[in-house]
Amino acid sequence: MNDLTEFMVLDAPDGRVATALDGRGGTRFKTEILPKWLPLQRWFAGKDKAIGAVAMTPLGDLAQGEHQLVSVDVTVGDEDQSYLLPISVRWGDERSGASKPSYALAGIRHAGRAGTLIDGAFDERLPQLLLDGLKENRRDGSLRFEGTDALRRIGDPGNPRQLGAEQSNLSIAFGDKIILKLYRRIREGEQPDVEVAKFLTEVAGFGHTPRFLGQVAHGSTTLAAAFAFVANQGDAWAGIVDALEQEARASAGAAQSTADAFGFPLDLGSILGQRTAELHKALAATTDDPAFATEDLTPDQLGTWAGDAAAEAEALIARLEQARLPEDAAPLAQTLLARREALLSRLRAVADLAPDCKLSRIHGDYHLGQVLLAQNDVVIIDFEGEPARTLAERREKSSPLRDVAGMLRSFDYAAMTVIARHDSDKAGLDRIETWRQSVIRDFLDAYRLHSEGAANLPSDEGSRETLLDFFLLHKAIYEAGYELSNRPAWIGIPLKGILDLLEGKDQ
Ligand SMILES: Nc1ncnc2c1ncn2[C@@H]1O[C@H](COP(=O)(O)OP(=O)(O)O)[C@@H](O)[C@H]1O
Ligand SMILES: O=P(O)(O)O[C@H]1O[C@H](CO)[C@@H](O[C@H]2O[C@H](CO)[C@@H](O)[C@H](O)[C@H]2O)[C@H](O)[C@H]1O
Repeated sequence: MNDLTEFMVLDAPDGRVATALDGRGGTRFKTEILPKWLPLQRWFAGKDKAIGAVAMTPLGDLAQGEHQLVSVDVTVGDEDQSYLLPISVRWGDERSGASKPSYALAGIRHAGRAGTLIDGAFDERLPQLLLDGLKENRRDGSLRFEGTDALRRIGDPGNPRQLGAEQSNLSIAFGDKIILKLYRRIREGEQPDVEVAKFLTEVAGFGHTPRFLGQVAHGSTTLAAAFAFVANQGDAWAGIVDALEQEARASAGAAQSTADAFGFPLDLGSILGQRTAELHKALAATTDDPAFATEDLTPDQLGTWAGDAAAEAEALIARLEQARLPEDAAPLAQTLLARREALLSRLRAVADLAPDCKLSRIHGDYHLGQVLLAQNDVVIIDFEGEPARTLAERREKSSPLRDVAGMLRSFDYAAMTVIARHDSDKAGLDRIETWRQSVIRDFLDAYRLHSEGAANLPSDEGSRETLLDFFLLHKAIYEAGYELSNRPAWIGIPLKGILDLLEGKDQ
């Protein structure tokens, strides 16, 4: 795609993106450009599978056709996936030397002018257009802009800037006031990120998540949403990995690991445990809204959880049997394949439990990257749920212990990532392991204390532990599938996690 010779130039009879992508030009764009461009994108979930047919559904035009929002509908393996692709035109040639920027999709020609069609994520005008639409509650063709009064009260929030590229979605900050999030993977139906943020901030009064400010929708599909910006020192994943690396370096060469206490953010276990418990209590708040009203945990539900987790484990095993894995991960996969039956029977055992508790909405994809460090506190973001699941699955009531499991797995990921990056000596490794154990202990102690009496958690300790154990295994299985599809180099972390859990190593 960086080769100048492949730079296709499309004719646009009236200068609009939509007409450049009509007819023969659009066919070539779909068949020759997108199949090569999509797998290069961080957010494309299917890098391990063959791309079949690619279609484009126009969602709406903005600014007299200078931008078009398109749904790219692609068959990936045996699955149909849709992605939001804003396409913008920039008049003037973007090419320099023998290459072009990775966001340049094709050339465009109109009335003697040359321009470039780019991934609108990199266009500096598009965010402002979307924000203006929200403020004015505009309707633009089939695009619906729904802004809240809180958004309109903000006035001029400042200039837009794109936040880090290593994300599933596209997030744009306006000054220190607003975050606009464009959902890359789009699915028809209520977007849990919007629904949960609204419930928490407008109904349950949970103060540790950003306020919902509005959404851009097409039919029942949310394309983008706005939230209050939270001043932060970065997400907890980045903060912890950096701090752990410093710990590993400082311990290197020491005769033994130091017993010093950990400073912020490494000591965040207690505050994160507390905020997580408060979040779960807020999600169990009494309400008439059927999307949030709690439900009983029934034996049938336990059977469904056990069956689903076992089916996912079998699917993972089948993929591992076929996959070419990195050198460090291949022996782990072999061990796991040999322990297949132990894994399946551990998962199926959850069907025999009889905990007395309710189910509620949960975060659904809870990990350190979903937590912003704000002063010495934390703010919880991103209620989209696990990206590989359908919206209906993500909106199901479940057990908050799934979130607890997600966070514990994340502590393990952080420790393993630092160990893998550094040739830590014994003292360094001990220090990281000390951190892993202490953060888990602090998190669980604070969670227990602050979730006292929560209707959506089992009251007896034994059921809590067995359920948590099950969710830890299920999460690690999900992660292994996620890594195979998105970051095969990381697969060793969840594989080791599954094996450790089977061995009974605490997490
Ligand atoms: N309300 C917010 N205030 C400040 N920064 C935010 C906010 N929401 C998200 N961010 C920034 O955007 C990043 C990605 O947000 P997130 O909702 O997790 O998107 P994704 O689903 O792409 O991971 C976060 O790690 C954070 O840096
Ligand atoms: O943040 P997303 O909603 O896109 O979540 C997906 O991607 C995450 C990785 O970016 C993935 O999280 C896994 O890796 C994290 C480290 O990068 C680690 O902290 C998490 O514990 C681990 O699950 C997440 O599973 C996936 O749904």
